[in-house]
Amino acid sequence: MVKRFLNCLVKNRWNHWRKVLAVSCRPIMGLVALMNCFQRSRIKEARLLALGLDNAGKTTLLKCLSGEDITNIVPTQGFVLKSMLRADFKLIFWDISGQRALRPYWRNYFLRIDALIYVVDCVDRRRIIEAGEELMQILEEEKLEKVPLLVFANKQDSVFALPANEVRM
Ligand SMILES: Nc1nc2c(ncn2[C@@H]2O[C@H](COP(=O)(O)OP(=O)(O)OP(=O)(O)O)[C@@H](O)[C@H]2O)c(=O)[nH]1
Ligand SMILES: [Mg+2]
Repeated sequence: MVKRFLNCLVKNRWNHWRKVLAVSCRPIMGLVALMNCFQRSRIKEARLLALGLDNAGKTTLLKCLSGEDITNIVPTQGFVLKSMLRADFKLIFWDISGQRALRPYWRNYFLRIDALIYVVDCVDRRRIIEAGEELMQILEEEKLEKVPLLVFANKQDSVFALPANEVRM
């Protein structure tokens, strides 16, 4: 599934068929592969937006990717901008708070985004529907029409997690 996501991203076929893909707990491999694809397509910078409900694991995921300590993660207040440089390639991540009161501001970040990563907390089954509803709402935004989407089924390390292949819209 990650391969299909990457292929679509590189070939820019999102006009014709837009797929929502759920992936399991291998963020680093998936995103490094994504970065490699950008590199092959000679794009030198990519802006990625991380969204999802509060406590979904967005900040943890991004900290993992940048090799930071994840022992003391606190809820994001507003947003955090993180950039990672690999060789001559720059990845810019927007990590936005998922708190309910701040979700109406998500749309302020939709402009000039190259990919959207929607993180789902698969342990919090009570809020899976809410997570899906929020995603449906943002997908209606015109600015995101051609933006590739990766739905990341997080917390698969927990025995209580909803399996990634059961995460559906
Ligand atoms: N078991 C498990 N816990 C995780 C995982 N990813 C994140 N967490 C935990 O989930 C909690 C919330 O993580 P955050 O990264 O702060 O979540 P967030 O989506 O950034 O939340 P907001 O900033 O409030 O929107 C933390 O206690 C993390 O340690 C994971 O893959 N597995
Ligand atoms: Mg956060």
